[in-house]
Amino acid sequence: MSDLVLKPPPIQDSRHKLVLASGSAIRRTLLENAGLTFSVLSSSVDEEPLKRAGRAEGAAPQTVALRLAEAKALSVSCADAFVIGADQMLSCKGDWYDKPADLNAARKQLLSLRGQTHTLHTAVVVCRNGQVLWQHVSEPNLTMRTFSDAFLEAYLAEEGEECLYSVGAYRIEGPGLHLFARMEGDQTAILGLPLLPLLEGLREMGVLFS
Ligand SMILES: Nc1nc2c(ncn2[C@@H]2O[C@H](COP(=O)(O)OP(=O)(O)OP(=O)(O)O)[C@@H](O)[C@H]2O)c(=O)[nH]1
Repeated sequence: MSDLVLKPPPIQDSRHKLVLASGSAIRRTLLENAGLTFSVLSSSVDEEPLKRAGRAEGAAPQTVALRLAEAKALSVSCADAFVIGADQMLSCKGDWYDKPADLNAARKQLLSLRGQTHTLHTAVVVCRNGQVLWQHVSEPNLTMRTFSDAFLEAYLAEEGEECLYSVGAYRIEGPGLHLFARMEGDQTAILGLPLLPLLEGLREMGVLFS
């Protein structure tokens, strides 16, 4: 009599469709590595007007990040699906930073962050049928070394255009780690998707089993 091999229970309720409304490769990787089944539908939200409006009204960066994450999730139409939207803002001494346009902008940005502590305001929102069901913001603080100009040039030569896809002009899972003296906070939040809070939220919504 062959031993009956019982299929292990799933971690995700397959009756619910899960969508990631993001073009971010690392966000997709984080969900894949967590073993989730989902589809990717990039949002077409123009972030600039929302950022400008938030700045003009004196909103906090975390508030703007939440608005952007919500706008991205709501911009994707997929009936009954649980849609994840995320956004990350970087602030340092009251200044806000965006993904650098080119390597010169990356150099300038890193020189202004050198030796300073900056905050990544990382928001994630889950929407369904046009309603916000859940939201969260993580705000890790990262302190850069007072690296030399020569180091910075070596870093930019090594990292190249890869650093242009990240709000801080670095990838902590790559050469960007060498920029830092200290990091406080959840590593997945630094990467762009606060995973433990999101998984808990998906369990609360019944998308994942507890
Ligand atoms: N690989 C990597 N990406 C990072 C890191 N820190 C921040 N990022 C990325 O920086 C980007 C921040 O820009 P956002 O506007 O939030 O997102 P996006 O890349 O434009 O993608 P969308 O969700 O489609 O808007 C995200 O893709 C983050 O994943 C890091 O250390 N490593």
